Amino acid sequence: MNTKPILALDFPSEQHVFDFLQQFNEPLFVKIGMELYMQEGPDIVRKVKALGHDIFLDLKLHDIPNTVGSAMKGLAKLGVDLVNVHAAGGRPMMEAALEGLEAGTAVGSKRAALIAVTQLTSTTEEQMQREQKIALSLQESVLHYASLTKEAGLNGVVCSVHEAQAIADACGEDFLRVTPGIRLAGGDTHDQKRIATPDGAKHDGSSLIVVGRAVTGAQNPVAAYKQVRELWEA
Ligand SMILES: O=c1ccn([C@@H]2O[C@H](COP(=O)(O)O)[C@@H](O)[C@H]2O)c(=O)[nH]1
Repeated sequence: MNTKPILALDFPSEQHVFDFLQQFNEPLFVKIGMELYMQEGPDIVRKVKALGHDIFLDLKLHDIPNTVGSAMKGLAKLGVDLVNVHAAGGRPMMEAALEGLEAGTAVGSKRAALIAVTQLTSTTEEQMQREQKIALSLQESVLHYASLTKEAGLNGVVCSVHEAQAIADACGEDFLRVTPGIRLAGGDTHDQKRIATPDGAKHDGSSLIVVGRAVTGAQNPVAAYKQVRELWEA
């Protein structure tokens, strides 16, 4: 899998995306999430893919197994590289997602890697315990979801950098740890709670990093992306 930093295209319209992407003269690994997909629908995926970029379709499916399996079968037809569900949906839901993804992948095409969100990087331990009534540490909860995800046969998880190494130790190096919440040193943390720098992520066991506003909100996005990439690849 492409290991470039995954750039989150959290924009309100197709035009914003194209204006942003035309600044870059190279194929990127980009993430299309709910904001853009809800505005533009599956066509935005086809159009960004046609520009030659690899795509993480970050829709975080979470519903009953039958619904998620069918939805994943449809998403598979878009030919993206990485897709996800919420691990909190449970093992049968994750297994259905995998079945749907396999069933929807065209013969001769590579199936997208399927990963599951553990605890969002915007969640603190205190908030998780109080709101979700989970009587574990955040690290234990994330590790539990990672093990469940592995048992369901998926390829990895979304977690913060803080849990990445423990997941690699428990689930194996090949099990993906995709980590959002990436910020350049001293940058605005926005709504993220479990954050790390690109070099911290590399050092602490991330397989792939996801970076959005630190690049999209920078005065010079190309320079900010270059800085993230250099720190990640150093
Ligand atoms: O736990 C999660 C899961 C997904 N995300 C997504 O990643 C990006 C992060 O954007 P930033 O601007 O770098 O904060 C965003 O699209 C989220 O939906 C996450 O942050 N945490």
